[in-house]
Amino acid sequence: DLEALEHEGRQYILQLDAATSIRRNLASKAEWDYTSNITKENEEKWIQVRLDLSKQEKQAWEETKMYRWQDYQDFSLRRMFKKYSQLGISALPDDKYKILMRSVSGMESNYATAKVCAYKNESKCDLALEPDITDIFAKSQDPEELKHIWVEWHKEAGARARNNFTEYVNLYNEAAKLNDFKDVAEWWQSDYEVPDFEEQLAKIWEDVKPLYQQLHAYVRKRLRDKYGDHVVSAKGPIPAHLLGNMWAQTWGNIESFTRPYPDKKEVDVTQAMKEQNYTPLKMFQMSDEFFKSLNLTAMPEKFWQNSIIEKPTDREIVCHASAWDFYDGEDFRIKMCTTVNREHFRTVYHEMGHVEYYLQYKHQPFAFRSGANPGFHEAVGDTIALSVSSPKHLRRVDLLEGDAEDEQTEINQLYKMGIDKIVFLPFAYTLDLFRYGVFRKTTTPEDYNCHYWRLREMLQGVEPPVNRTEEDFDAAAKYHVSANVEYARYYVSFIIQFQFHRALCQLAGEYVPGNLNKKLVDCDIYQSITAGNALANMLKMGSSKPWPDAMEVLTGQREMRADGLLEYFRPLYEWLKTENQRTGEHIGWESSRTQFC
Ligand SMILES: C=C(C[SeH])C(=O)N1CCC[C@H]1C(=O)O
Ligand SMILES: [Zn+2]
Repeated sequence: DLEALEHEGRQYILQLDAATSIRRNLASKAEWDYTSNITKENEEKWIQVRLDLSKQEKQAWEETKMYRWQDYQDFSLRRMFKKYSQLGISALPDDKYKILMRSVSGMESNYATAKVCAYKNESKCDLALEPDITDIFAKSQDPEELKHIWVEWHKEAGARARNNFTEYVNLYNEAAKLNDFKDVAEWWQSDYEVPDFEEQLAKIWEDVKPLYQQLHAYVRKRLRDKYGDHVVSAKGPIPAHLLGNMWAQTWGNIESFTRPYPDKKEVDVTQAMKEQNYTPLKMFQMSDEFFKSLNLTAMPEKFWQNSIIEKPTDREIVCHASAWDFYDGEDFRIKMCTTVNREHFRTVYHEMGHVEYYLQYKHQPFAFRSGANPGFHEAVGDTIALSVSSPKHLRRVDLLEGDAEDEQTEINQLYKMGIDKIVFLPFAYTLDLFRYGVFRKTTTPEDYNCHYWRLREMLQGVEPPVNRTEEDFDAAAKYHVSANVEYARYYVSFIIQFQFHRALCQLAGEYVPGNLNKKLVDCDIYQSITAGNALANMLKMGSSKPWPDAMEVLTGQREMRADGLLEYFRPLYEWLKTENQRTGEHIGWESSRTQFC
């Protein structure tokens, strides 16, 4: 009878789940060994482990087909079977599987080891993305130097990846079809378990766009004031190399000369950290302390033993920050080439947020040890970091001295948060709209670069510093395109983190709507056990339920909505509209594109 069959199915899937976590522990170790010591030998070892794994997964997948799990009564059991009924890229035959693995590891190692020559010093050609190129983009205010580094990086890390990328697209799409998806775009979107995911992304962009356009117009004016109108036009897109970041995805590094009230003291956390002899380890210990103050789980012993938190000097590694779950309940790591500055201070919280999620759901079966959706995983650390970057918290930890807020410092603070959080949204939206088009073949290799820049101009209002052709492939100059990491997760994260932050601040008694002494911008949930327990209750669920159930546990909402972000930045939006009217600045941008695709 059905009862007995369901019991049999439960026995089967639980043993499969235990076996899978052991297999994935081996795969994670092989991938860790490769990405923390990039050699041909370690690449081959990693590919061999993945190949063995895919054989075992294929066999298990055949077995699951013998169970009529769709008829089971138990929701969780059905959900586990559903996860195991999707084989993934292991559905490819061995030879194609290997080629796909090699095309991705080829792009990723190219990105991780790419070097460029210094400006006006052709003999110094060992500049790496971290820390050298990142430092130049954070500090240089010489448009010619920034242009040189931008062009060289996009040649080394972007153009050189074009052939591997084209091969990856074809094989990855083949794997998608073997998993009953039309293409990879549909496969990626299936992780969000809603039928209208792309429409939701578009709706959120419509809600945020007016705020972004006001901020874009203000920044363009301040850059034109500084560099002159032969470098920055009055009505066109902003040249992408002047925004303090290689991909113009966050503009925090140009705050010092663009903030609304320059005579107000600058909140320079980097300077304070350097003066207080901060080390990467101290940054990690401070972050761990914040999580413990919320009654969340401390980083375990193996975390401090096995993590790599500084760039080694004796080998090449993938420096892009990452957090690792080894699926054995005790081995969790971060790999990061940490430098002591504001951006990395935030990244430490971001990465430790991933590990906290791993720790909170480690009791779940393997099948449910992931975020409620990929955006949740990216939002945990950033939500905590919203409290950390409040002036109140920075004063608490002696990274900011001086008086409480007045209206002008509050606008400066919201501006500082806005050039990180608001400007990121059109960038993130572009990256996966571009790749959806590539996987759907509406963007073909002949149009890769033209379509990429058409989207970046249309959504972000930025343009390349020099003309681009199809000899280039600028999308791959961004880590996630070269490393095959889906990016809509960050777009989702930058929206829902404000819904999470607002809920946590209310629980902590730090935010009371309408009460001018309990403003959202001043909220710091540090040491709030109430807020921490509510967050933990959501994180413990992992992916055992659809994400609206998880979001409801913490926020009472069941939808991803821009209302949290718009409420947080409302005072800045009002100020920007007034300021742009005062200066008569053109809102939006006209196309400056010479060629059309
Ligand atoms: C820090 C990570 C590792 Se999950 C990252 O890739 N982030 C964090 C925010 C956006 C995105 C990026 O750097 O592009
Ligand atoms: Zn992340």
